[in-house]
Amino acid sequence: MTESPTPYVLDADTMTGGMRPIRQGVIAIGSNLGDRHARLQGAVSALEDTPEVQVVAISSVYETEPVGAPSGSEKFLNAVVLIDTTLTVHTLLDRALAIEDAFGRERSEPNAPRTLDVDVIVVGDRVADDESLQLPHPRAHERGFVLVPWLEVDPEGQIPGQGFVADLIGDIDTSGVVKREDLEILL
Ligand SMILES: Nc1ncnc2c1ncn2[C@@H]1O[C@H](COP(=O)(O)OP(=O)(O)OP(=O)(O)O)[C@@H](O)[C@H]1O
Ligand SMILES: Nc1nc2c(c(=O)[nH]1)N=C(CO)CN2
Repeated sequence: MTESPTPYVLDADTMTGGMRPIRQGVIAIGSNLGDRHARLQGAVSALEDTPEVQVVAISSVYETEPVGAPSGSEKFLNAVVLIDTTLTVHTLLDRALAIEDAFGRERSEPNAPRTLDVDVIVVGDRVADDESLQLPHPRAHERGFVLVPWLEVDPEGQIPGQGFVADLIGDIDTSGVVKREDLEILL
């Protein structure tokens, strides 16, 4: 009989000898400004280059109608990335924000056009609600631009407290979420 590896690593942050579990995370990326596809590709490459993050799956690229954005806003390209990570959720958020900054995002008004948006949707069953981080992402369950690409790469996906992605999709209008067969994000 073969022994499967224990999914724990030594906790290098605290040096306590504690162990942090490997958790599966879901990251949503979006862009509606400039070279949208190049920015999504750059975000995935930057995630993969992050120590303690391993990209497990990348969805197709979807072109999506802007949600909650001023009328006349450009369409977004969106995708979802599944990762395995041993990072703490706050360190993962810091990395997501650093990747946004690296691609020149300027924070102006809410829902302003963005070169790159990197949202942490879920990390295993972790729940957070503080000034910097809310987990699960509080609006993910009603966003077709998150749920449609997520279902593609993770048919069993679920949002703690909300339910299965496959069921949540049934409650929303996904007509504004269209797969771009001509585009692909590579690892
Ligand atoms: N799960 C999360 N993922 C990403 N950012 C989060 C999360 N929870 C809280 N935040 C906070 O939200 C801030 C980013 O807000 P931002 O301006 O990107 O919102 P948005 O992307 O326009 O809208 P939305 O939050 O609805 O996607 C970050 O500074 C971060 O601290
Ligand atoms: N289609 C689409 N709409 C949005 C998006 C997005 O990524 N795609 N992101 C938002 C804020 O995070 C607000 N609206």
